[in-house]
Amino acid sequence: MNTLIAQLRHRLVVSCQAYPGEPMRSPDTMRRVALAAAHGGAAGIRAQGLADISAIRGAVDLPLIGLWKDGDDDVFITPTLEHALSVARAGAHIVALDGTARPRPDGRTLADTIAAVHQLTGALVMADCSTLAEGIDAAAAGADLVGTTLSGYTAYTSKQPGPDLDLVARLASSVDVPVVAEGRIHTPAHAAQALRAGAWTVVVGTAITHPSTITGWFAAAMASVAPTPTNI
Ligand SMILES: CC(=O)N[C@H](C=O)[C@@H](O)[C@H](O)[C@H](O)COP(=O)(O)O
Repeated sequence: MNTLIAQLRHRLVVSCQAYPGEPMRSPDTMRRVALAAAHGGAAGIRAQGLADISAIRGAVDLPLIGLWKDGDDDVFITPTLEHALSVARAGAHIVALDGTARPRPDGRTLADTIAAVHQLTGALVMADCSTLAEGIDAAAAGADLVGTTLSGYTAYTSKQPGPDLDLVARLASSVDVPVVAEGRIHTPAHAAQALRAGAWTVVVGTAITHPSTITGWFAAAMASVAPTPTNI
C-alpha cells in the first residue's frame, strides 16, 4: 500500500475551491483555507487549478489531491493528459481526473491517460466517477483510488440532496482500490455514514470551505419560517 494512501485511511480530506468570479478565488486565500483545514485536523487537501495547487503544496505538509477544471465539455475535471501532467508538476501527489467513460477531449482512453501519468510523473491517480460501472472500469484501468465525485453531475445520474452512499457501498464491495466518498457530504454524520458504507477516505468541500453556500443554507432555513406576532 502506498504510504500517502495509507495516511488517508478513515481520515478527512478537505476540498478547498473557489469558483470563477467569487471573492475567495485567489491562490493565497485557498492556501490559507487549506492551512485552516490542516489546523482543524484534515489529513489531506483537494485543490483546483495550478496556482492553488502550487501555493498549497508549498504551505501545507499533507497529501494533496489536485485537479484542473477546464472547458465547457462534459469532461471538465482534468480533461486531458496535458492537464493531468500539469497538475502533477504543480505539486499534486494525487491527480484527480474524470473517470467516466465519456470521450475525452484529447481522444485518449482513461487507461492510457493513467498509465502516462504514472510513467511520466510518479503521481497517483484518483478517478472521479458517477456510477458503479465507471468505478469498476476505472480501477481496471489502473486508477489508484476511485471517487464518487461525479454522481449527480453526469447527464445519466440523478443528483440526490445528500451524498450517494449507495454508490460508496457498492463500489467498496466491488473494487480492490480505496474508495473516496465525495460529493454533497454536508454534515459530520454524512462523513461517518460514508466510512460505515466502506469509504477509505471522505472528501468534504462546500460544507467546510464555501461560505457563500453555507450562508445560503442558513438564510433559506430562516426565510422558510414565517414570522408570527410573537417574533416580529
Ligand atoms: C462535481 C464537481 O465539479 N465537483 C468538484 C470536484 O472537485 C467540486 O466542485 C466539489 O466541491 C467537490 O467535489 C467536493 O464536493 P462538495 O463540495 O459537494 O463537498
